[in-house]
Amino acid sequence: MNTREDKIVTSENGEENDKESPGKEGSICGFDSLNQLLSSSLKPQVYQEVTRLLQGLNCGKPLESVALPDSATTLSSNHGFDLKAFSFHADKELMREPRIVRVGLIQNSIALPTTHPFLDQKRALFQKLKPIIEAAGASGVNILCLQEAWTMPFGFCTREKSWCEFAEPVDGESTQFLSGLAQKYNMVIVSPILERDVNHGETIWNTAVIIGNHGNIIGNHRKNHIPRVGDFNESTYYMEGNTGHPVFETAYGRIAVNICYGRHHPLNWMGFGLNGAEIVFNPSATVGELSEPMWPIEARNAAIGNSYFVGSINRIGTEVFPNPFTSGDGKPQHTDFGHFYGSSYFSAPDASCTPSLSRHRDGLIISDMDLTARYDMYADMLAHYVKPDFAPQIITDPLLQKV
Ligand SMILES: NC(=O)NCCC(=O)O
Repeated sequence: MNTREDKIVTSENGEENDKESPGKEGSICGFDSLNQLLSSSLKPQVYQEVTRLLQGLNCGKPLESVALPDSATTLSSNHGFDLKAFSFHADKELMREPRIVRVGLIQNSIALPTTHPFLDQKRALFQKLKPIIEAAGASGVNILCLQEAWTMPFGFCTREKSWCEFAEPVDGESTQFLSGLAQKYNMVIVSPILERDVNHGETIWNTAVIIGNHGNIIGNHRKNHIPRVGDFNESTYYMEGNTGHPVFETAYGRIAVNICYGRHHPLNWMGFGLNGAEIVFNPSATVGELSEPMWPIEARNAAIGNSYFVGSINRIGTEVFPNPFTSGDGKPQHTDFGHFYGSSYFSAPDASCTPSLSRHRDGLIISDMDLTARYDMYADMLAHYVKPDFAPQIITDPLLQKV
């Protein structure tokens, strides 16, 4: 029988590749991303028009790239991860100074095959992430977000109990690891983990821990919407979160976390907006077959509709599990989830967005953004809507004849 190790080789940078097509697992027609496919395939003028339509314009111009310090680019070439940086501009206001914040998102594959001892897998992820986080620090990133359940493979497709071993208390090993880096780089870090609530019967949650720039824990948010679709059998492990739509006031701005599946729910996005979020992160784990056509739309729509910035992150790679599983959907048993397609990117309220990171390579994407004010009229509207005496606000044409 073929084992996972027979099929997968690990390259120098820890990325796992199929022996049959080294380096290209998860590419799109041999290109790293849709953006790269288009830029390589179209004449420059045509490409410019296509990106104007696909990515929008920021203050009437294509989004600008930002140069990063050598210390960051050296880390990226030595450790084999992509590094991209952009700047969203805003029209200058006469009465207020700009509030420019530098934000980073990290996408990555797992570091060791899922068959390795769990502690080794977790520690290898710490080692893999360290230089990427250091590159963010060296680039002056103020707020950094990691991917959903970043300390582990996304084993929730299997419905096996063993993956719960990766769960940690909010102040556990991963928070301690990141807390040192947050302090060192004066950087807020959003760390989505599998949480073990030790005070409540060791209940498991899908949680984002918000670590302040002094290494302190500001708070945590538990995933609001849990998928029950295809192989996403997450409710075997944890249920809908009980933390609402918290917004965390940090040294650099007000942030919130809409974990993965919550991105399909417009009111969920709105909840974070009504509480005053200026940046909402969407750390995710999703596969091409299920969601790729929606990926470039939902976060961008949320940014436009709620007047905040969105940072979308998806993990990369195909994670193969030791025991075949089924998901009650009639499909034959299998051992993997499909391909996690990365493609992390930022969206801005003015409808512009960055190009995405690769579909198959580890990466750090950075963007500068100017945080702007928001409005609160929908809070009143929603409060009114849920009252029993609510009557819809419909103004009828008096000339309409109703029988
Ligand atoms: N992790 C997670 O919630 N995945 C659900 C799949 C999707 O939302 O595309």
